[in-house]
Amino acid sequence: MSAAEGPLVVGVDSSTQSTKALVVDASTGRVVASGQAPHTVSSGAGRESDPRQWWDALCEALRQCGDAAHEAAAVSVGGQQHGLVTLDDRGEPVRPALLWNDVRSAPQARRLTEELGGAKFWAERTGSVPAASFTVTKWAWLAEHEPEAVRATKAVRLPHDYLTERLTGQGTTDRGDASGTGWWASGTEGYDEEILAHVGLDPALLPRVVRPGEVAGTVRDSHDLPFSKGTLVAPGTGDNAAAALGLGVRPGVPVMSLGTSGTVYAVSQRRPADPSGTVAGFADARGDWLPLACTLNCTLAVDRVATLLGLDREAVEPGTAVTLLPFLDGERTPNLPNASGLLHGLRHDTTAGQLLQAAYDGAVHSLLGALDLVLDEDADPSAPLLLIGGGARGTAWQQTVRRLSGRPVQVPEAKELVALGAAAQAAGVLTGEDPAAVARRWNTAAGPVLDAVERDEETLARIAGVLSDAAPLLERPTDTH
Ligand SMILES: Nc1ncnc2c1ncn2[C@@H]1O[C@H](COP(=O)(O)OP(=O)(O)O)[C@@H](O)[C@H]1O
Ligand SMILES: O=C(CO)[C@@H](O)[C@H](O)COP(=O)(O)O
Repeated sequence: MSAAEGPLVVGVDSSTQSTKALVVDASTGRVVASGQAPHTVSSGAGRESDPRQWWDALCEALRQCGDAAHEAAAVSVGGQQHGLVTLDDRGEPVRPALLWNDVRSAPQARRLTEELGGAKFWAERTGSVPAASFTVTKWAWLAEHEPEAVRATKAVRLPHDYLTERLTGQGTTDRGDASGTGWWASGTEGYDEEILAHVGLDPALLPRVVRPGEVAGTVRDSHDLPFSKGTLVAPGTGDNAAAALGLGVRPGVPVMSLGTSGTVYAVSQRRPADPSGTVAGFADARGDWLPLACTLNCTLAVDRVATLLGLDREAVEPGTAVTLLPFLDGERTPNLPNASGLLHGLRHDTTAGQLLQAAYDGAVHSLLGALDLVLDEDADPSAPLLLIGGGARGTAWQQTVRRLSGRPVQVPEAKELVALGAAAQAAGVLTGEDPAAVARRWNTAAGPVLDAVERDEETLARIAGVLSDAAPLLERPTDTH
């Protein structure tokens, strides 16, 4: 491998299923080394992970990168959004982190919305109506179910804050990830003392919000760290905001990410405030906004259906009249936290491949229903939809999105856009450049464009009809939730 042209930077993606690290040449965007290590998530009623696993996975991913990681001049961490990390007076986790896809706090989400002025108040104040994913609802759940854990908590962090703090020794976060907590006011860009007081959370337990482009700290002096002492640490951000940086998207360009979560989003210059709660009004990591809708059931749910059917994930067959709502984990978009999977229209001649196609259709329908809502009036309706995340590598995913969206679909060749976005942010703190401009210089969004095909309105209408007719069933809790 030829020598790097510029300084090396490291971008980290600590997402739900694994941590990935890339060592990138800041001049060219060439990936010099990469590593990946998995995490586990609890099953059953909740979704929890021990934050120490994320740190171990980060160290393992960097070990796989070899010496290049130690040569890096700057590093940045992107992480799964919303997770509630509670630390004690020694900086150790009080309990496992409550993750974004843990729906146990749905009653607290409903209650908080009602207690503090309703959906319109929350949308205007924080940009979002809190769903069970939001950190504020998890804190309220913890206060109700484990008050001793709340009493032992001396610091509250998000996943990317936790990892950044282990590198720098300082508690910091950024506006992108802070905007997914439910206690960050999007109008004033600061912590919302009224909301914090309402849920009994002392603002002194929260990290400092580092500005875009500001250095969060430097790697501290410790023998067991995977970087050299003094390496610059960028603010980091949530994984969706990091991917938006990694693609270098301009306002109005639609992105769909297919991973553990499914997301649709676009950068916007207008501060979002959707009182219906479908669109979360996140901040991006630069100074703009990132209206976004998120589903809880995406690649894992469809893979689970494939496994149940004994099929490879690509073994789909067309011509299905079956509707499968793959809400195996409850759902956030549409807001049905108690839902479970639902199958309708099964016949003697339905094939296993058609059932699998129905699972893809159900998962993509939820995301496309929100796509127009995240795009503001300036968005170009004919712009290709950028398809990213692990699922974007799959032909069945690509073809389902193409058929149900009726849009051209562009699949970037770069695989790890969250880690690349973090790397671009790290490069930005070194050179003073805008990270999105760095990513555009690196040409990270380049990839084949699949032409638009006629939108399959019949399938979309059939799924919408089943969703509406089955509403009472989908709102009813099942035994395991
Ligand atoms: N070639 C592929 N085709 C379809 N799906 C894939 C492929 N490779 C990986 N995946 C899916 O991608 C998912 C992981 O995506 P990723 O974006 O890394 O997730 P996360 O960031 O949520 O941890 C896995 O659940 C897997 O089902
Ligand atoms: O909750 C959201 C967005 O609001 C999720 O998108 C999480 O940020 C998890 O991301 P992945 O692990 O699926 O990438």
